[in-house]
Amino acid sequence: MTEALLEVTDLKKHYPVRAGVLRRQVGTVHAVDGVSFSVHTGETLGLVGESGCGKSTVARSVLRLVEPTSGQIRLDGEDITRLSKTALRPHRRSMQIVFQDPFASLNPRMAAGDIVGEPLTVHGLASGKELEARTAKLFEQVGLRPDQMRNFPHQFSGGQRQRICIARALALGPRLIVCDEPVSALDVSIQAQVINLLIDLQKAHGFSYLFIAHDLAVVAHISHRVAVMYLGRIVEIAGKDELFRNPRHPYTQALLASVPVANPFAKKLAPLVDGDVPSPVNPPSGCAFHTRCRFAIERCKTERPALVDAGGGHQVACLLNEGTGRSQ
Ligand SMILES: Nc1ncnc2c1ncn2[C@@H]1O[C@H](COP(=O)(O)OP(=O)(O)OP(=O)(O)O)[C@@H](O)[C@H]1O
Repeated sequence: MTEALLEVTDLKKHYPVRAGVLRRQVGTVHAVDGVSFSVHTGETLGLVGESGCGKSTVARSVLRLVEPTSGQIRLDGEDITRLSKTALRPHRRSMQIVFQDPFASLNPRMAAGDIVGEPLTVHGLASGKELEARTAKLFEQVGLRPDQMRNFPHQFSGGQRQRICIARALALGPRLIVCDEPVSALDVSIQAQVINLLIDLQKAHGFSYLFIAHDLAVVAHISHRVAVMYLGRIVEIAGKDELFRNPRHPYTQALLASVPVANPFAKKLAPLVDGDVPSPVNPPSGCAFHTRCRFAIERCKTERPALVDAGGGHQVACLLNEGTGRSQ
């Protein structure tokens, strides 16, 4: 395995919950509550979990768009967790993000070419004819025609708009691209085209993706490894095929069982999850999943399981997997 490009250790992001006219703090949202993972050069790590489990907060923390409460983020070996905005500037070129909604993330009053070329202008890397030529090349790289540079966002389809966002993310030659649900807002028929574009770009340029999605079929298609999040924590990480064939955490098993059609490896399992996701304001003690887990034992209510290697890089945070492995 190659060097880790991104190394996240025990990342926490807690938001205060305020109420009343005095805006007193009445609680804390444990949006991300001790998350550790790495992304290697040229690798795609899929981050999957239900809405509200903290995926976007991880993405934004990694890029320092929100300030982590604690933990460490290392990019290419350098600790960037507490760097000042100025010191962070060179690293910003190495890390880019593609958001879910391609329409919301594009300025409707700017021509597509100006949107894509803007990072080059802001960083003083190109102007005039060179800027135009580089922008045209970026358009071609994402399957758009250079003559579309003068068009405005509303003149593009949803898939094309996401291509504009990807071209903009490519402009500065990043090493890591964080994709936060990049195809969730697109028609299913268009999703595969955008995913395949991302895969082709990775093959050509060798960059790494932290790819966030709630859709397991999408994650399965693009990821080399997959991390499963539940209520602010990672409960399982493994190589894609290993995770889909041999899910060890009861939550992962339930997630896979809920999409048998999209997941060719899924075993037929009875519904394994009870009730709704608890609030991240007062997450359950011990294993956060114990309130919904059919296999929970008394210890799960009090002991927080660590993410431990179950063999071959397959990590799982489940007391029932200690030692022998399987939870059923
Ligand atoms: N700025 C904020 N202030 C307070 N709470 C927040 C803030 N941002 C996110 N949260 C809360 O943190 C938790 C995690 O949110 P986050 O958006 O990271 O989850 P997610 O898994 O990306 O969900 P989704 O797929 O719906 O975007 C949620 O309970 C959310 O309400």
